[in-house]
Order: sequence, then structure tokens, then C-alpha cells
Amino acid sequence: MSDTKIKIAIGADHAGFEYKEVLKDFLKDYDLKDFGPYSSDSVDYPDFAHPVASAVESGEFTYGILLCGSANGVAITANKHEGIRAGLCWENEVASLVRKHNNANVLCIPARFVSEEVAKEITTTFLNTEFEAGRHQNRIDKISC
Ligand SMILES: O=C(CO)[C@H](O)[C@H](O)[C@H](O)COP(=O)(O)O
Repeated sequence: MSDTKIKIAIGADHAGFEYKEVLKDFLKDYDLKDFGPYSSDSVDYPDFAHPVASAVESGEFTYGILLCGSANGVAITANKHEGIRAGLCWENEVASLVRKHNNANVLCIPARFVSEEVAKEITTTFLNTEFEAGRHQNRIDKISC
């Protein structure tokens, strides 16, 4: 990973806490802010997914990374925000496509269903893959209702 100017907001719930800590260390060369939680005590994922989504929505952060057990809870929550395209990624090619085709700005990782290595691989791909625009921009323009 090379672009250290990218600002990343990261958050999780208790199921994603451990991987969040792993990714924080993995991404130490980036400008990264941890929105919590700060322990593995049981919490409610919207309390962390909303602040991360807001931080990206406001433009203060380029990307968000959210982790929970299945990643569905954080993805559903983040996608309530206008301007957020949160994609659930469980393997490398999906992480590539969610950037190339969907211009996702929030990566959602299912911590209970992927290994640490896959979580790191997905993150690297997400942060280093460009949106292809063209026909995909037309489709993104049609998402809002
Ligand atoms: O919200 C989720 C599912 O959509 C996440 O996977 C949560 O991490 C999960 O529901 C947490 O479950 P727990 O039994 O409270 O640990």
C-alpha cells in the first residue's frame, strides 16, 4: 500500500473488534481514525456504523471500514446514509469489483466468516482499486430514489 494521504475511518462491533485491531496495525501507514468499540464487550453495531458512515459522508474521510459478524448489520446501517456506498466483501475479487463497478466508499468485512489474512487481502485490494466509471457511473447515478 502506498497512498498514505488516504484518510480512513474504521469501526466495528464486538464481533469485529479483534479484526479491527489487526487492521489498525496493518494500516499503520495510513491516516486512520478508530471510531470504536475499544473492547470486545457486546455492543450494538449501529452505534459505530453510523459515526463511520457520517465521517465518510461529510468528506472528512475518503473511505470507511466496518466490521461485524456477518457484515450485514454494518452494511445496512451505513447504506442509510446519502452518499454512502457500503459493500459487503468476503473475498478478494468481490473487493475489487465493489471498487471498480460500484465505487464503494465503505468496506464491510464479515469478521466471523473470513480469516485475518483474507481480511487484510480484501482491505489492500479495496484501498488500491480505482473506480472504472463509464457505464458504472450511469448505474450509480440511478441508485438514489
Ligand atoms: O449485525 C450483525 C448481523 O447482521 C452482526 O453480524 C453482529 O455482529 C451480530 O449480530 C452479533 O451477534 P451476537 O450474537 O450479539 O454476538
